Formats: sequence, C-alpha cells, structure tokens
Amino acid sequence: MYIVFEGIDGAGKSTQIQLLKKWLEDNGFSVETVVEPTDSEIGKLIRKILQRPDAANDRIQKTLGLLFAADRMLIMDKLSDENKIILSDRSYISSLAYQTPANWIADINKYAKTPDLLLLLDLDVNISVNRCSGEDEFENEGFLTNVKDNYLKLVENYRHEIINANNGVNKVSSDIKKAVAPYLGICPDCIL
Ligand SMILES: Nc1ncnc2c1ncn2[C@@H]1O[C@H](COP(=O)(O)OP(=O)(O)O)[C@@H](O)[C@H]1O
Ligand SMILES: Cc1cn([C@H]2C[C@H](O)[C@@H](COP(=O)(O)OP(=O)(O)O)O2)c(=O)[nH]c1=O
Repeated sequence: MYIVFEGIDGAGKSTQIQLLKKWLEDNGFSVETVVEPTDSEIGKLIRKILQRPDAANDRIQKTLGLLFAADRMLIMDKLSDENKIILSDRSYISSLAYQTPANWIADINKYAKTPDLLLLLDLDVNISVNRCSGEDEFENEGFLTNVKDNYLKLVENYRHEIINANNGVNKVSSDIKKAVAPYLGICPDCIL
C-alpha cells in the first residue's frame, strides 16, 4: 500500500512518517519510507537549485518540474511493493501543488504512481514560515498560501484524509493513526 504524506513546507511530514512507521511496525506491518526529492544525483541537483535566489522564477520552476518528474521515476518500482506499506514524504502531487501549468505537470508525471491513500497535513501558512529555515526561496507566505490552496483542491481527486497539522505532535500522530487504521483493518477505537 502506497501512502503519501503531503503538505506545505514544515507541515510535519518527516516527523509524522517516523511515528506512523513505528506504530505500523508495532502492529506487525512491514514498512518502507521514501522521500522526494530523493538522494539521487537528480535529487541533489534539485536541492542545489532550490537554494538559488531565482528558484521561484517561472523558467527555473519549469526546470524543477522536469527534474522532480525525472527524480521520482528512479523510485517508481519501489512504490509498487505489495508486501510492504510504503510511506512517502511527498509525491507527484507536490509538483501539481507547487509547479505550473497543471496540465503540463500532469503530463510529464503521467507514469508516476497514484497514492492508495493521500494524507494532507494541513498547516497554517504563518506557522510554516515560522518553522522553516528560509533556505528555499519557496518558503514565503504568498507562495505557500497559493500552494496550500492548491492542495485543498487537489486532494479531492484522490482517496484522502485531511489532518489538522496545527496541533501538537502527539495529537497529529493520533489523528493520522485513526485516519489510516480503517484502510489497514485496524480498529480505530483500539488506538490510544
Ligand atoms: N505538530 C508539531 N508541532 C510543533 N512543531 C512541529 C510539529 N511537527 C513538526 N514540528 C517541527 O517543525 C519542523 C518541521 O517538521 P518536519 O517534520 O521536518 O516537517 P516537513 O517534513 O513537513 O518539512 C521541525 O523542527 C519539527 O520538529
Ligand atoms: C517533491 C516536490 C517538492 N517541491 C518543493 C517543496 C519544498 O519547498 C522543496 C523541498 O522539499 P522538502 O525537502 O520536502 O521540503 P519540506 O521538508 O520543507 O517540505 O521542494 C516541489 O516544488 N515540487 C515537488 O514535486
């Protein structure tokens, strides 16, 4: 099962993936985590470009869109392992939320795997900006407000759960477990 965590920068994706991984393993599941951008040569190039002062420039954005699409093709086979639960920190849905135009982004990602379950960690933009280091040129209120709005529209196209990411770590973790449990045959009421 391919479960994708999405959300704006600093929403808590990495933190929550580690907590969910442990809980699922404690419940007997085999779990693997992946992250986009990956640690491949393409992923490393992406992270370098993200730190450029002109990273939000339209032409650079389109370059990033192509690089993100190429980077995720490198892990595509890993996402289809039916014997494991794959928890992914981001997916091609990030490209649909951050890059434009949507039809071109959808086209260059047409071979990307669709999540079996999309968890949107919905965070207030002002909290995101306060949490982020500001390394990436994306991490500004105007840009992230637009991304957040995009996510809230995009999720309707997928089996999804929206998680309030403004709460404390443990409350967010508990809400994620309750949201995921029914999809895995775990009784939600048995969750602390
Ligand atoms: N629920 C939360 N409340 C307060 N701080 C949080 C919460 N979740 C994560 N953080 C902190 O916010 C920062 C970003 O968290 P992280 O999991 O890296 O987010 P993402 O992977 O979405 O960028 C980290 O410093 C983390 O400790
Ligand atoms: C995967 C992906 C990430 N991004 C952006 C989101 C982040 O601003 C940046 C790096 O991703 P990431 O390291 O996940 O940032 P964060 O942990 O703060 O969420 O790349 C895209 O614009 N498109 C994409 O397809």
